Amino acid sequence: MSTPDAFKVTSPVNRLHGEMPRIGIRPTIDGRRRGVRESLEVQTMNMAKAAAELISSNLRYPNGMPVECVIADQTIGGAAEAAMCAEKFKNSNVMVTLTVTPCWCYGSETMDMDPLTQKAVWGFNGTERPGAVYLAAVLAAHAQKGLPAFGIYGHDVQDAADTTIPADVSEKILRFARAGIAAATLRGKSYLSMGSVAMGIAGSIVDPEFFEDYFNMRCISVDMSEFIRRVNENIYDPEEFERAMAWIKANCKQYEDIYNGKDGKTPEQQQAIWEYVAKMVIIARDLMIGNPKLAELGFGEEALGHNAIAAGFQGQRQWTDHMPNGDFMETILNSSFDWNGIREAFVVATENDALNGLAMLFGHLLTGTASGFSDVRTYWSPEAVKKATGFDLDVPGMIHLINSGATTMDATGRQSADGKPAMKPFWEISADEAKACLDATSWVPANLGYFRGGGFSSRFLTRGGMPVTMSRINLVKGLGPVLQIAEGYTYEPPKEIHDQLDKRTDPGWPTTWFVPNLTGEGAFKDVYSVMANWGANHGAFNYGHIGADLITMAAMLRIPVCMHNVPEDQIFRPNAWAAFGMDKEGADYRACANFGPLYR
Ligand SMILES: C[C@H](O)[C@@H](O)[C@@H](O)C(=O)CO
Ligand SMILES: [Mn+2]
Repeated sequence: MSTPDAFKVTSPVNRLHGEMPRIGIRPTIDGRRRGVRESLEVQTMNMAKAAAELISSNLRYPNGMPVECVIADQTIGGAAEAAMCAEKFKNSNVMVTLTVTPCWCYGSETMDMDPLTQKAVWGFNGTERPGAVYLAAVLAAHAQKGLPAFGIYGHDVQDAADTTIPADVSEKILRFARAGIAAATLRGKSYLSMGSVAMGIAGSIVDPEFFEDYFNMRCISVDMSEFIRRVNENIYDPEEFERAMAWIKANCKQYEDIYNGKDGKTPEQQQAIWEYVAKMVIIARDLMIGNPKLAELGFGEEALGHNAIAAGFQGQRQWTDHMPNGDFMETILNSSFDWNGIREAFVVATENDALNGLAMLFGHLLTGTASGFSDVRTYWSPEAVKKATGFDLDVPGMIHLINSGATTMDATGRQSADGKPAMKPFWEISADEAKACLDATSWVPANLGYFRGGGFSSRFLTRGGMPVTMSRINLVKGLGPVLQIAEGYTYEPPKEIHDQLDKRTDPGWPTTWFVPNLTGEGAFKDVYSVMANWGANHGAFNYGHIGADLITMAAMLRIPVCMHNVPEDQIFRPNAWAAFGMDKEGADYRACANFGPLYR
């Protein structure tokens, strides 16, 4: 896989400290010499090489680089060779391990005993050698020792000489690897609160113990007055600021003042606000990941940043009652492009709702794409739509996702994949597509009733027909975190319907109409039930049906999934989960509680 050009521009993960996690491949073997081991060496090592090739040619880190694998120097026949492998992996930042074997090996003597790695075992389904017998034995050892591991075993018997990886096996290896890398990338990084609790929103009461125990992340808090200090003392790159202003002039169309009319800010005030919000973008990014330019300007401490892989901005109300709001800052940072070019999207949660920020971060790390943030505002039944507009809705109801001014511009749906609207990882986005997202967005002077300090909110309507997955984490006292997931699609109602509903809601904010996939049962009985079961005022969304990946990642982090509509045949959790009962969702709760958070 070649290095994407876009990688050359700023990438948050790239500027964070700590090497990217690698996947270690462990070829285990029957240790008996004088025939057995020798006859298996080549086949075993070839399985390892094939798995590494599969992973590196299909998966990328969110910074665009191919996921790297490290293979043990030699096959592992017992404890000494397992230790040699562990040593190599420790020196290579391996955080995810895949053990592969076509044969019988000695379970607890060869297994990965590191309590912090994510583990899977692929046992070749042949019959000449007992690979599947080893798989069963070693998975039992993992369960017995409290080290959950994913079991991978092909559905159909392969010939001993067959070196291909069957489709069902490759799907599982890739799901495990994607989720494992995402879960490992969080470790050692920070969540940065810019401000504190917004308007009493519980998701923005950041609980450091939760971040530490479940993710090995550090919570940092910076008062919003830091923005004022950096603006007043010119602690930002002045050249970048000039570039930003020229780009805004060329690309950001200002919309009429629909909220304030003649009582709005004057053109001179609005120009000053544009300059301020441009600086806010630069400063928030510098707070998150630092900026070497600041060191050249004599600001060595500020140049370092806070190693934040995700952040949130309180905004309301102490800031927005007096200062320009954070909508422009959040939209730009959460998009895959700005005046520096096409680049990895940042994760910045509106209203410092860190629990929604985590869902955005999961989605971003799993896909490399930009994550959307929205208020879960209104459920519109077909009957209510008919009453409000006189028109018939041709979907079973829809949920109005709308944010108080900010959502990634990638969610305009102006990028495309196979000729259909899409939100792509930055390395696949063309300059024309970035421009189309900007052209589909206009900037509305903020409603001064809500935002006395003004600001500019992004206004767009998401194109219909994109598969998306909505998700969110909630914290429940006595239970801990739970994840909710709803796969569905974006919908673009006929103009007559959208215009009327939008007008009576918040026409200056970005709208995504979401229709969940229904199963006819429980929380997915109908669209109303999805909205009624949502655990808080916000939801994150990502392009694609990524529910299965989220479920795998949540199991790795011991976060039970309280609500999902993912088809059962896609659900992939560690094997030990089967020991907690036959109802998959209840078993998930019991297994997560039993094994507990990884870093406590
Ligand atoms: C302007 C309002 O305060 C909004 O910000 C509010 O509806 C929310 O977004 C609550 O999450
Ligand atoms: Mn909100």
